[in-house]
This record gives sequence, structure tokens and C-alpha cells, in this order.
Amino acid sequence: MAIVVPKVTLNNCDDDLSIPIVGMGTSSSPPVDPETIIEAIKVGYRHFDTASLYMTEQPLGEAIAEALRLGLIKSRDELYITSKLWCTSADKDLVMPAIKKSLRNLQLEYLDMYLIHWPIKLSEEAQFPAQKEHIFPLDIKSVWEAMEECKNLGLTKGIGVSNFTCKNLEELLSIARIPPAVNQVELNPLWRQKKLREFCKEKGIHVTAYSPLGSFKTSWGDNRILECDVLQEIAKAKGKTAAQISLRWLYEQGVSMVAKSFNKERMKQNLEIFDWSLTQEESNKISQLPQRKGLKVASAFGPHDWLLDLDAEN
Ligand SMILES: NC(=O)C1=CN([C@@H]2O[C@H](COP(=O)(O)OP(=O)(O)OC[C@H]3O[C@@H](n4cnc5c(N)ncnc54)[C@H](OP(=O)(O)O)[C@@H]3O)[C@@H](O)[C@H]2O)C=CC1
Ligand SMILES: O=C[C@H](O)[C@@H](O)[C@@H](O)[C@H](O)C(=O)O
Repeated sequence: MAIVVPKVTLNNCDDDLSIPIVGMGTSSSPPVDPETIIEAIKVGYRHFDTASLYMTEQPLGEAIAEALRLGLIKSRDELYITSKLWCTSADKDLVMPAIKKSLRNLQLEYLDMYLIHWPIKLSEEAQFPAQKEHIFPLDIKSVWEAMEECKNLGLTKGIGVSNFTCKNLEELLSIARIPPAVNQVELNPLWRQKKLREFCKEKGIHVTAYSPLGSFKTSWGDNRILECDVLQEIAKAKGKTAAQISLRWLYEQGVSMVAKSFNKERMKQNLEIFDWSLTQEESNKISQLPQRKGLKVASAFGPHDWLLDLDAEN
């Protein structure tokens, strides 16, 4: 039996769109294969997170088509699919072609959520880390107008952002006709983002946590969450795993999350967080863990002054 994942209704989206609290991340190298996504659908995942950067739109699209053929889902509407505008397309004239390409890759008529991946524009030639002359602040007004156009045309039910700071959001809110529904950011017990979460709550922007397990085994992630003494102690006392403690803590903070596991048991485990809770004391212990940012903008994109400032704003 597939696990039923609770949902939260989002603001400023079409059709009372609601987001399943736990989604499956698809950022991986090599890209995820369609069979793994099918397994995830069987387990109960209905929310999938992709991006044009990840090269996983295509396998995700194949898996969705196959899941419909197999009858694992009756209609595409049962799924919540997010994709993201990559920084090389963060230009008013490139947004529409970019979402159309994502939709073609996914074999879909519409996305549930389209996010600006970073508050950064890159030139076509940019390599990683990028040279100073290939990296620019986003022209948020014109890019957001193009995002609004995508929603108005029905290409996506909602629009939002990712990796935006409070300052980025303030600027966006001052010009938006359609306010962003979601801000997807790094968030976990070791990077709690209290200020940003409070700001988003006040403005009605839903927060989705990425790398909720510390992004173990990626180029920048580590095992500091999965091996954290405090999380392991709590896990042992409750007969759970440190991963589940991290995800449950996030759920109790009122956010949704996208966790990546391509292992069937761990996929299932990551959805089994809804029928138990943390005590106040356990929650307090987690809220005192030392903080560390995993994905630093300046390390990923280049050590330029304004990117260092973006890192410092959190
Ligand atoms: N907007 C953005 O800029 C970003 C968005 N993201 C999104 O967030 C998603 C998730 O973040 P990601 O950085 O991948 O990392 P996660 O924090 O989800 O960690 C993934 C790692 O944890 C392991 N894992 C998963 N579940 C368990 C478990 N129950 N017990 C032990 N180990 C476990 C996985 O291994 P295994 O597969 O073997 O289980 C994998 O190595 C991405 O896939 C992407 O969709 C990520 C980074 C940036
Ligand atoms: O160039 C930088 C990195 O690739 C970074 O952009 C990614 O980690 C990305 O945010 C993601 O969503 O996985």
C-alpha cells in the first residue's frame, strides 16, 4: 500500500494547489533512471523536484508516462512537479523558451511549480566556478514578469524562487503582481534559517527545505546530520533513524521538504514521519545544535564580492 503524504495549500497558485510535505529530490549524478521514480511512486511519492540543470526532467517525464500506463496513478493531476529556471536562462526573453523546454522534457502540459533556481544570472559560456565577467545579479523585475506570464498562460500552476534571501524577497515583493508561492532553500537541523522562515511566514511564502539530510555523498554535502550525536540519541530513544528525526523536525517547523533517496527502504523510511512526534525537550535540543551552511554560493559559483555578501545575508 502506498503511503499517503499530507499536503499544505499554497498561496497565489491556481486550483487551490497543495504541496505534498515530503517530495523526492532528483538531483543526482548520474541522473536518476525512470525505474527508480516508478518505485518512488509505488511507495507513495507524489511530489518530485527537478530542474533543467539536473538533466533529470527527461527520466522523470518517462517515469510519469509509464506510471500512467501502469495505472499507478490515474491522472497527471495526482502529482506535484517542480522544475527550475537555470541561471543561464534568467533573462526576460529566455524564461518562456526555458519553461517550454522543461515541459517538453517532462512530456507535460503544465508544471505545478516553476522556480527561479538562484538570484543569479550567468552568461551562456559560464563554467564552474564562474569568472567574474560571466556572473551577474538578476534583473528581478523583468525576469519575474516573464515568470508571471508563464503562470498566466497556464504553463505552471504556481511560481516561486529558490535560494532567495530576505533581501532578495523584499525586492521581489515590491514589484510582483503575483507574489512568489514558494522559496526553496537549504534547511535542516544544522542550518535552521530562523530569520528567513519567520520572514516567509509573515509574507505567506511557503518554505521548502532542500538537502534536508545534509546532502550526504554530493560534492558539497557531508554526513554531519546522519551521524549527529544528538539526532542519533533521539532516534535511538524513539526507535527511528537520524534521517527521520531530521525530517520530522522539519515537518514540525511547518515547512515541506525534498529528500533524495534512490534506495527503496530509505525512500519509504523518509515518508514514515507522520504518525509520531518529537517532545518539546527533543525539539529544544535540536534547536541548539551548532549551525553550518552546506551549499555556499561563493564556493559553488565563484568567490566574488557580491556572492560572498549573499552568503553573509543568511
Ligand atoms: N534549489 C536548490 O538549489 C537545490 C535543490 N536541491 C534539491 O533537494 C534534493 C535533496 O537534496 P540533496 O542535496 O540531494 O540531499 P539530501 O539531504 O536529500 O541527502 C541525500 C543523501 O542522503 C542519503 N539518504 C537519503 N535518505 C536516507 C536515510 N533515510 N538514511 C540514510 N541516508 C539517506 C541518500 O542516499 P541514498 O540515495 O543511497 O539513500 C543521499 O546520499 C535534491 O535532490 C534536489 O532536488 C538540492 C540542492 C540545491
Ligand atoms: O553551480 C552550483 C551548483 O551546481 C548548485 O547550483 C546546485 O547544487 C543546485 O543548486 C542544485 O539545485 O543542486
